[in-house]
Amino acid sequence: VVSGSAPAETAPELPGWIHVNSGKVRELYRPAPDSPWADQSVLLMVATDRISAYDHVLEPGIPDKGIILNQLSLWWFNKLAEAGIPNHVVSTEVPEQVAGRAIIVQELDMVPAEAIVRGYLTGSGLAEYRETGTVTGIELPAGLTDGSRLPSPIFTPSTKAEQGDHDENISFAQLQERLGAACTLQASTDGADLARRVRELALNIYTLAEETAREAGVILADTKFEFGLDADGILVLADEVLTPDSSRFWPAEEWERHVAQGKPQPSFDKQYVRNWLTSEASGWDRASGQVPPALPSEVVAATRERYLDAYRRLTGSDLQL
Ligand SMILES: CCOC(=O)Cn1cc(-c2ncnc(N)c2C#N)cn1
Repeated sequence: VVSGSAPAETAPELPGWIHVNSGKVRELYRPAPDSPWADQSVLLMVATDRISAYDHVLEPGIPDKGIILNQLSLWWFNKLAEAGIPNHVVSTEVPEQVAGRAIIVQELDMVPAEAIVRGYLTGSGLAEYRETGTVTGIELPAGLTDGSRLPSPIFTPSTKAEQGDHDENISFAQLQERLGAACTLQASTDGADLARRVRELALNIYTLAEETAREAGVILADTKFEFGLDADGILVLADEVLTPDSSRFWPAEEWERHVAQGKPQPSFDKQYVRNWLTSEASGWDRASGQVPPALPSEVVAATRERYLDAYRRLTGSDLQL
């Protein structure tokens, strides 16, 4: 079983699949030569139960986190497909060791950048705004604070940093240059035009998702998309979408009060973890660079419940786990 505590270097062996890459909380595989998928351009993406906070992968994992987030991502892929947004999902018929937490996806020519859309100001966007009054070169009105809703959503791309490094926010012009120079993308693709297509698609998807979330009483503050080009040069939505790992979700009912009080917004899913890690009880000194202590079972249980709660509120349905 894919547990949360399996360190990345011991990704589970899966019959018919060969491990190719470990992310903080996900694993990627390609088909084995003897697999029925061998002659197809597909990959298997697995969502583990690992949880990351303050740039550390924490122990233990959160039971079923990977299943809940994978099912939420699939729900969004289907909803967006109904709105005409193509995605990379090929099949959910995956090895039983990763049932519910993995998808088989079409192998794409990945756009080498994170397509980030922000409807609210916080995190690295707020830090940049406080320095320069802009975010990735986009002018914003004066007087905004942590959690402020932006006049309209903004596209603020970043680089895809190597393991352990931080993604770096880049301007739209820099993105156009990077995509123009990206040798991995199809020669026929004009980088400046591709950047415009990525921005338009990312903003459209965010707007759809933000409205859906808000109807469920959840604020989608910002989110990170990844896109790839298929063999016909179509821009396809890839990676995971609109999960608490790729997005900031806030409970709508508390947002106004926290902004008014100048308080940071509570994370829908990681607030219990953050509160405990930064409390005396954990004995952890974040500034020390030490590895954080293991989470107590009640924090693990409460966090699992928050993931289930997010799934129920956003999709309006329950998950049978
Ligand atoms: C181990 C965790 O890292 C990743 O999964 C990121 N990643 C995605 C790809 C990818 N590559 C080709 N086609 C795709 N459809 C995808 C997707 N999604 C590669 N790395």
